[in-house]
Amino acid sequence: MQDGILKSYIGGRYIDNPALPLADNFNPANGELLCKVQQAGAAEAELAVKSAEAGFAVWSEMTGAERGRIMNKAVSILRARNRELAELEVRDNGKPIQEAEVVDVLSGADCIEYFAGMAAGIHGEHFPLKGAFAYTRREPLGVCLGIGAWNYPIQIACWKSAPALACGNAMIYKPSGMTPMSAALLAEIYSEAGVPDGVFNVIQGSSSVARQLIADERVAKVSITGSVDTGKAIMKDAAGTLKRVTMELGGKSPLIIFDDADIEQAVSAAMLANFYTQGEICTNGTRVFVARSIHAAFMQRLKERTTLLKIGDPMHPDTQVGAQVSPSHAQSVLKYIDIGQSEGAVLAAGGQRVIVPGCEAGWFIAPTIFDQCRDDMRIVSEEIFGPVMSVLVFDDEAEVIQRANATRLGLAAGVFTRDLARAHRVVAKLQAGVCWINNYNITPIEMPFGGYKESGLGYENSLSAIDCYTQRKSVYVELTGVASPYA
Ligand SMILES: NC(=O)c1ccc[n+]([C@@H]2O[C@H](COP(=O)([O-])OP(=O)(O)OC[C@H]3O[C@@H](n4cnc5c(N)ncnc54)[C@H](O)[C@@H]3O)[C@@H](O)[C@H]2O)c1
Ligand SMILES: C[N+](C)(C)CC=O
Repeated sequence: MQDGILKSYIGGRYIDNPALPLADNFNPANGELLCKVQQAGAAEAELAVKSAEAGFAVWSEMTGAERGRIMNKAVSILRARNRELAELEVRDNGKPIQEAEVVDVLSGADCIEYFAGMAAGIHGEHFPLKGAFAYTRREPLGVCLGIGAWNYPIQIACWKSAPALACGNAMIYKPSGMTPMSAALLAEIYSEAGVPDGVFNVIQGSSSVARQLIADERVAKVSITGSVDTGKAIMKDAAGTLKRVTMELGGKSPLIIFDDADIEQAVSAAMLANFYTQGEICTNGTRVFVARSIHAAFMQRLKERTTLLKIGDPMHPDTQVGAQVSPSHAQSVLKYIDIGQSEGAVLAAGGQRVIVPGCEAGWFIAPTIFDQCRDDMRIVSEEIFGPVMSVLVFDDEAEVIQRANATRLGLAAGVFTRDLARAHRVVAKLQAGVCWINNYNITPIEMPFGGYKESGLGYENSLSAIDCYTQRKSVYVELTGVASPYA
């Protein structure tokens, strides 16, 4: 960034085009102008594709071990600069520093480290045949496009770029316009680590520049983290060139608490599943189903502990609930809180904007709990993406499974019970890509991450992501000659 203006990072350097329109980027906690961002257009998109093609030609010729060694240098730099990058993320997104310092950058670094270690082991298979054999080569796809959401900006950029680069691809990454800063620093760090120019490019701009890249036949794949509606629009656009797609989309996930659960643990999980990152997490367990016999005890502890949460300046080390990412997003969350009340849900905690001294321009929302919710309420069926929990009561296992699955979404689910047989029986029936037993929102890199139904397509993390960034070439090798039926 120069003179407060953030530009696209293409071919290993920032590309200046003073003719481009500028978008303001604010700190959501206090309204401070962080930078202006040059909104890339057709010329930058073209340059990004050409640079990525050139980067791909060099990177894909390296061995996996060579790529992994370079990626591991980026891991060291990320870890060494954790505090600085975490602070940047807090200013861009509004989340508490006590979260960003232990999750955002470090989980991104963990992901790069995991795939760096895997790069040398990406290979095909051998098939012995009669008088012949066959083998497969696992080849990179080429130029991949990554599109990010604003809630975990650097983590999402790492989750997409790490498997892509380990497999030998080049990437053009478009961060959300709301949180454009950390992806640019990630690009600088990859360059400093020795990733060749053009292998990881960051294009700054709106959905229109992303759409131009999706339409481009030289781009082999698009991986999007965003809302379901955006995923559907991208899938339509990607169909024009039959691009491969990975989609990490929205959720309205159930957290089921059975009558034998440890109530204190279940309350901890319900709070983490709704109030971490001020509720702006795709996997959040926003439909909390509680067994009728423990409902009163659960609600009592939930309310007591929720009122203790510290809402405040995200940069303060004690703050546990930061600012919503933008005024318009906060207003959408507050609208849902109004809808919940008009639908007849009982407001058990929160429900209002909180003015934080020193951060008066920020939009902070008190962690909100609705009790006595019904499945047909909009607050129960629509993704809010803010600190709003809906509590629902259930009577038996079959009923709660049916209600948990009664949605077009299927990103995640949680089950709390001391009965192991019940836990596995219920999880087997839940229509969700990621399930937790006696915990919530834990996403180790070793575990595939992806949604069922309209929550997604394909996987991030784990060995599964390698499949999403490679293609197999089957090679048949004749050893005994052509058996020709022709004269
Ligand atoms: N499943 C996951 O891993 C995951 C993680 C984080 C967020 N999310 C979801 O993301 C949503 C919140 O993030 P958001 O508001 O940034 O989402 P969004 O869908 O509005 O935007 C996501 C990205 O897509 C781009 N975009 C929007 N329309 C586009 C189009 N037609 N073509 C190409 N690009 C387009 C945006 O510029 C942005 O970079 C929530 O629904 C949340 O559940 C999912
Ligand atoms: C944070 N993350 C990407 C694991 C889940 C979605 O917000």
